[in-house]
Amino acid sequence: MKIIADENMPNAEKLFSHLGSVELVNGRALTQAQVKDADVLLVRSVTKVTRDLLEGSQVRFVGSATIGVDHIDLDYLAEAGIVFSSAPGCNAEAVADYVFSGLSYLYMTKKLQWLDKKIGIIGYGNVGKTVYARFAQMGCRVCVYDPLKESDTSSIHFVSLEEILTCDVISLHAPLTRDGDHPTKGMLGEKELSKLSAGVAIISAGRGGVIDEQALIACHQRLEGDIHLVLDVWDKEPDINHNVVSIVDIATPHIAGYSKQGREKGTWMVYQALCQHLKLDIVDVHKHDAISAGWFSSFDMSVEFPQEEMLARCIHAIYDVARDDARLRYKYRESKENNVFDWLRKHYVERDELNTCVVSTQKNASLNILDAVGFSIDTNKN
Ligand SMILES: NC(=O)C1=CN([C@@H]2O[C@H](COP(=O)(O)OP(=O)(O)OC[C@H]3O[C@@H](n4cnc5c(N)ncnc54)[C@H](O)[C@@H]3O)[C@@H](O)[C@H]2O)C=CC1
Ligand SMILES: O=C(O)C(=O)[C@H](O)COP(=O)(O)O
Repeated sequence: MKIIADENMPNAEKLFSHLGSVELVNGRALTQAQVKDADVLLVRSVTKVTRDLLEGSQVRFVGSATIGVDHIDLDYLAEAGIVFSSAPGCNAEAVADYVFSGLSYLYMTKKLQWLDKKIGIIGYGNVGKTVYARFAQMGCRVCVYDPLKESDTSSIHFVSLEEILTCDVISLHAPLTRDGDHPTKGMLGEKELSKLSAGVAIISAGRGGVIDEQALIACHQRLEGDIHLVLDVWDKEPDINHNVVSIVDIATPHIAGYSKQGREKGTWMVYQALCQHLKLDIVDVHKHDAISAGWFSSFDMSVEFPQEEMLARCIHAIYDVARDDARLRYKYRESKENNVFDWLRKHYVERDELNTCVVSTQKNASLNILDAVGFSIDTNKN
């Protein structure tokens, strides 16, 4: 069996080579000729899996080690009888870590106090739910807009998009869609952004294209720069608009989901799906070999700080978004690489999820909030 896998899929050879020959490829540049005699195609979000790519090939299984599936022509795969599997939720914790690292950055650099502010989340899927749960457990005032989920009768505070636009912090976690009753392409356009008030913070870690970038620049001008922007995803990746980069606080190259564990979970989920498709037991590889532990297994928070500062210091000990922003700006300024965006992603400096690290502290109130934001907690030390 021939398996073609994106070279940026961690552990691909380790997991799949007992099933067949594994060839690693540049996913963005993948051609029809390369996949023609493959049986299995394993991709990440940069490969457009369409009729043009697969027609005439012998591919029978496509796996995407990602949450988003906007790069996959699902209708074509169904029509062609090609089995498809993705990795729902694999990096939801990583994206949530990114959101709180971004907010912590805004606190440390601009004194943005967000714990007592009104928080709005767009999209209540695996990521939106994780982010919502963290804010809710911290006692924040949090609401969510998701027209496809609002009939779920639960304790979740669903609101209209208009209400989300009145929030102090808005975190975007909707997929990129162009069809249906609630397409998200350009959903935050001129009309919506004109409703934002000065001082608002927007975190965009879903898909580029959900925010209209020209409208965002206009909004930034209208608010005379009094808006906080943390952007991980961009319209027209990998060719990002540097006029947008220049107005944002944090600019990162679509890496919100790039925790070591999140990326490994993506490969692991696709591996399990392929084994199931092939009716094979998962005998050769075990989960604990496929998903790494963190670099820092624990630390003790011994000094007392105001809550947002305490959170920022702990979160940034594990992951500080500023490092990814600095790297992006430096590389675009200094590098001779043709494709800086993809280079940054391919050479990403590994980071762990907050949950890989056990925090201990004498303060009960701090423990609760550190638990809420995603750390593991050592209760024995209290
Ligand atoms: N920046 C990054 O590295 C990453 C980005 N993503 C992106 O984040 C998106 C969300 O991830 P998940 O929560 O795991 O996906 P999911 O599929 O579990 O949930 C998406 C949610 O968005 C909702 N939604 C659909 N249209 C909407 C609209 N018009 N307004 C508001 N909500 C709407 C859906 O009802 C669903 O509840 C993914 O589709 C992917 O594109 C995911 C992982 C990493
Ligand atoms: O899971 C998703 O959806 C994502 O956006 C991925 O984390 C993006 O990573 P790549 O698939 O582009 O490497």
